[in-house]
Amino acid sequence: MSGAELNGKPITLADLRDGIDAIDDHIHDLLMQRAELVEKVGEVKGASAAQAVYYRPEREAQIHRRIEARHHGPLPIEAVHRIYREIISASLNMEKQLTVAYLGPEATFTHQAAIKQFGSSFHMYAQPTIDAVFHEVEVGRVNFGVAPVENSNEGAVTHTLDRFVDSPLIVCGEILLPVQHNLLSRRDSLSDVKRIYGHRRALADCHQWLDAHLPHVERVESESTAAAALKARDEEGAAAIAGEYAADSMSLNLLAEHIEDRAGQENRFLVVGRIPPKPSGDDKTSIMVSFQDHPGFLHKVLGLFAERGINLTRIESRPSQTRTWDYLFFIDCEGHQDDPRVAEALQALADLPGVTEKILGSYPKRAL
Ligand SMILES: O=C(O)C(=O)C[C@]1(C(=O)O)C=C[C@@H](O)C=C1
Repeated sequence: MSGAELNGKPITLADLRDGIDAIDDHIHDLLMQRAELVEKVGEVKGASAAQAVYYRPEREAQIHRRIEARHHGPLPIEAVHRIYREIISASLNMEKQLTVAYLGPEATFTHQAAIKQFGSSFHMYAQPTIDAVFHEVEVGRVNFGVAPVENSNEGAVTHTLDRFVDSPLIVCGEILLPVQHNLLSRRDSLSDVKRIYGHRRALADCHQWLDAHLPHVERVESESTAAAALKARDEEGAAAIAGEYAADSMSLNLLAEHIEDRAGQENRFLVVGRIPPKPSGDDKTSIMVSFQDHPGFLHKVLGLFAERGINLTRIESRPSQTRTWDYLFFIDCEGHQDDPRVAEALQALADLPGVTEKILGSYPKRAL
């Protein structure tokens, strides 16, 4: 068997590990040098403003994009993003301890999304409802909130949009998470599974796989992914459909990965807060618009963006609950509200007779 060689001599495991030790020393020194610079950034921020802004999502997005653009080598870019996410999270924690409320319970996809956005150095608090997530931020008990907004397993999308109608909070970030369903259990064989728990949507997303692999096993709906995972942890012979994160946090075995019938689906979450992010160079703006219906009006609204070459990434209509918001549309467009073209379109929209416009926020497009 031929192994690795250097200058014609075989390299031993000990040689390779010596090389890794030397690199680890180097990485460690560089991490400390970076941390010293971040400490100084914290001091500059603290000295320069009465209300210092420590969390800078636009800067974080730029760091991730810059690293992705120069990326090469064997480690996958997703792994590199995760490492940088943790470096930045720990760095920010040296400047200021910040807090996040998310739609719980623990180990839901929303929890996973919050960790993807903020890393593990933030203090995170699970909330029972989307309303509670907003409320915690509104009363100032936490700095940020994370709630699902699109295609979520927790089925609460419209609550998040509706909650913006009367809230002073803004959108300051978006998080995308690939939908990945796994079968988790305390046991380690499919043949031991006597009952499968899952959220209604998760059971539906995986029904072909379940029909093919476990056709005779009872399926039981759970209130949330996390509730299903708890059943798998506590009930003999139970398995749950849940994310990887639930497997880690509840010490369950991954009996099968990627059991979803349709690949490539993503859940989208919003970060809500009070401090507007600055332009990052690749941003989105979310707005809420209401108007009294008359023929061709929506066409006119959309035309204001089209005329200026602004791409709309999403438009969602909601039945309004009050007279002011007769017909309610949630629109996401590309660009930051400080970009002249976007600013002009938003102004033209606000100037249309009978229109009420609320800018929900501009924020970096997902960077990881
Ligand atoms: O550049 C800043 O403003 C920093 O505080 C530094 C840093 C980083 O670690 O690079 C940390 C937190 C911010 O959210 C963005 C970036």
